[in-house]
Amino acid sequence: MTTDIRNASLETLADSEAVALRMAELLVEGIQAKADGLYRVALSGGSTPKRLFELLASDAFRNRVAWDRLQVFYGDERHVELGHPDGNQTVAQSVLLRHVPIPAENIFPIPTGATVTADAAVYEKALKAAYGSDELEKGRPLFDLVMLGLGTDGHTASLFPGQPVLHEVKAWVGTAAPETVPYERVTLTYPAIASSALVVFLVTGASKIEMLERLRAGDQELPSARVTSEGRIVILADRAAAGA
Ligand SMILES: O=C1O[C@H](COP(=O)(O)O)[C@@H](O)[C@H](O)[C@H]1O
Repeated sequence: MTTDIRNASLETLADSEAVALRMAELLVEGIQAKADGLYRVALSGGSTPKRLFELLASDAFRNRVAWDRLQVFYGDERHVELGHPDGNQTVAQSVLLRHVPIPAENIFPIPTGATVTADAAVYEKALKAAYGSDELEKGRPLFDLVMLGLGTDGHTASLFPGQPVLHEVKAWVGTAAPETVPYERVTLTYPAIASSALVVFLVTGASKIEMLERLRAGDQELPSARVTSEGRIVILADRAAAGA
């Protein structure tokens, strides 16, 4: 079974705080439900997940997560040096990962020290090693959870409009060099995102109203609307984004 965006379920929540709380609960429940194994999550970047990271690092959540069973990946990264303030990994590290007892070997960074193509290849190799195969197998998802955002131009991860990586059907990781935003990017491809038990879009704020409407309608002009999953797709939106 393949789920596309038109089969996604929408949860409209009061505000961005409620969206972050719901995402935190989904993550905790997912890890608890998979009591016997590792739980692989791809974190989204951008501004929206920051509050989620704060919540997961807080007293309310930190002790509810089996950190030793969580493997953390990234959906995309700006090709900037480690620790750069615009790096998605910088935010995840500084707001979440450095405050919780996650083993260092459970974090799978996107390298940014070589060329963007070479770094993408290294990240893909790490993903394949963690998965235990070079080929994605149906029924054995690469990710238990892929978190995604929604850009005001319809991008998600670093799948930007017009980028050749949108046509990638085999590689798990690709690159992008959008002219509309700073920095080259390393990104998961559609096939890698599709190998997931659950994809959750986090969409907050009135600036996302139009894109959320088009996403839900499955407008294939939007890179985000071409995301599929072999599991479920859930959209967590606040009232402002849902225009409710
Ligand atoms: O999935 C993603 O979406 C965002 C959009 O981010 P936001 O700042 O509007 O929350 C993107 O730029 C990010 O890197 C990505 O992982």
